[in-house]
Amino acid sequence: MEVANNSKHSVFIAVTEPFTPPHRLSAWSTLENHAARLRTMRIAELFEHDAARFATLSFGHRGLLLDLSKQSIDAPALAALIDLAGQARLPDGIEALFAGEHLNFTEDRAVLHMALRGACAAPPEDAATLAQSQQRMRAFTVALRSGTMTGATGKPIRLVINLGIGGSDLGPRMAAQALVPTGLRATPEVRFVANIDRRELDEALADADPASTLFVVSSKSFATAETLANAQAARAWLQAGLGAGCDPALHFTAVSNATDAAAAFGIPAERVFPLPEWVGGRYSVWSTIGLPLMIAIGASEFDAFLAGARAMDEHFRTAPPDENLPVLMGLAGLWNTDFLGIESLALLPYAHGLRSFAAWLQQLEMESNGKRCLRDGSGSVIHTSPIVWGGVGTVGQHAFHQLFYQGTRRVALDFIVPVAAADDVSQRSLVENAFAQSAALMSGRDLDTAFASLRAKGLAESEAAVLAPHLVCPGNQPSTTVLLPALDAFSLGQLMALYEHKVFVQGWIWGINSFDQYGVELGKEMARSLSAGSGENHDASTAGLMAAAEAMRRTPDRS
Ligand SMILES: O=P(O)(O)OC[C@H]1O[C@](O)(CO)[C@@H](O)[C@@H]1O
Repeated sequence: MEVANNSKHSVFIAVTEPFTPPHRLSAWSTLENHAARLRTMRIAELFEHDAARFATLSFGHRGLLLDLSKQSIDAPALAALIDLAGQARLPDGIEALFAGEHLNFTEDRAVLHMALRGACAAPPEDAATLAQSQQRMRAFTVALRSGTMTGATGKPIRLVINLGIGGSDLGPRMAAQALVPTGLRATPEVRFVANIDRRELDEALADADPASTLFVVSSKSFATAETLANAQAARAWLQAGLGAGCDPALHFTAVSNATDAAAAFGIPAERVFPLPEWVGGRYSVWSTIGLPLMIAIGASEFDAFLAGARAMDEHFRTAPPDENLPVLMGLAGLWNTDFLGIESLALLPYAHGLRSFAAWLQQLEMESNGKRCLRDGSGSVIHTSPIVWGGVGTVGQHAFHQLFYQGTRRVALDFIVPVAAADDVSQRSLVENAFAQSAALMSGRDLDTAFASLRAKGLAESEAAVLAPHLVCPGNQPSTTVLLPALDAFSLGQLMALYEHKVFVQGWIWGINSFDQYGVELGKEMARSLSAGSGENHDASTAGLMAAAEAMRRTPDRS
């Protein structure tokens, strides 16, 4: 691809430039041969053939370690994947991304969240506004954290509630949970409300004092139904709690680039923090959408968070493919999806602080790559984004890990493991548990071993024969382990940027636009049409459900 500076015609470039779907590239058939060979081999066997596998399939970057040695892959297959990336012109894609080419060609936008972390230039026409809004965000944070910002009654603000959804919630919420020190409440405390279900807002307000509460309405578009409904409910709560004569506007700020819509709601322009159009919602935590995070952790920790991501950006842009962590991670995921037929990716962070990591990644991966239309308008004949889900270790070990052990599916697993300092006993136990799980899920337990363990417990031969098959665990579940030195701002920034770029690598090779979300837009249109009461235009099931719900509202029949 020829890299054009902020081309205004990238739709045409994307459509007319030669594009070959990945399954037509010659590396694809080579990979199919490798897959036929590797599908018959267990991961544990791969270690028998290559004792140095951990050393050759583990990759480091600034203290972070990415271990791919427990994937069903070997060096020749990985080399073929790297060939595939070359044939798909991934290096051109990376260069185009950082150069501000309009890779989001369906919306004619650049994709430059890396500019927010200082890893590349913002478009010159936006640079001054960007610097100004970042500066204002810092000043606002300092005023809030120092207790000098007061509400309408003169009381200092002690509680900040972020009202946002999707990318305007998941990133800041996840990162704040991860980085606000254990046992300490941030000053002011920061809470997050996303759901239009009033219960979430009510919970956040349960012990709140209107006079010392500030709402951040985080909505790039200032048009998202859930966020606006919560903002209106918050305003009503403030009006009732502050009393006559007090201006609720002093208890609101907005992060949005729809300043007119924010002003119409009652938030004046000087209390609105804009963000550039080239920052997509799911990539926006680095922008002013990160305001609640900055308030929770302070500006210098936020800088460390940006620095971690910037370090990963620089690595992604410059490291050769066979040392490049996002490239390798992306290729390993593509291998699982398209060559091993694995449909889901379970995220297993071994840290309570990362309890919302899977939710953040779900949006990042599934909203970015849950698509089928290729750059040339044709439909993908291979699978794209896996189904991403997960939950924290060790909690999941006592619940859904059962399916990994004895279910009928192969599931790809990502263990995210902060190691922490030597004297951190509880973290040591988490680390050991993570390693035990990935090892047991790789090796499994065969029938002979199950039999032997039952005999050793003193069971009669006939009893052991009945029970042993129920103890068999096939193992061979492929996993990636990411080790972080600690769950700190730098490492979290690195980790999130690693996943962002992984998603780019996969989307680029699959040939889809990872940066639009026309699918979710269809759901929004349907919701608008339902709430406008046009049920008669819907399918018979939906019309029936609407009628049943209406009848239930009037007279619930519990007989
Ligand atoms: O910040 P906004 O405009 O309220 O959008 C919130 C979220 O809604 C979406 O547009 C999808 O509905 C996401 O992409 C975005 O992160």
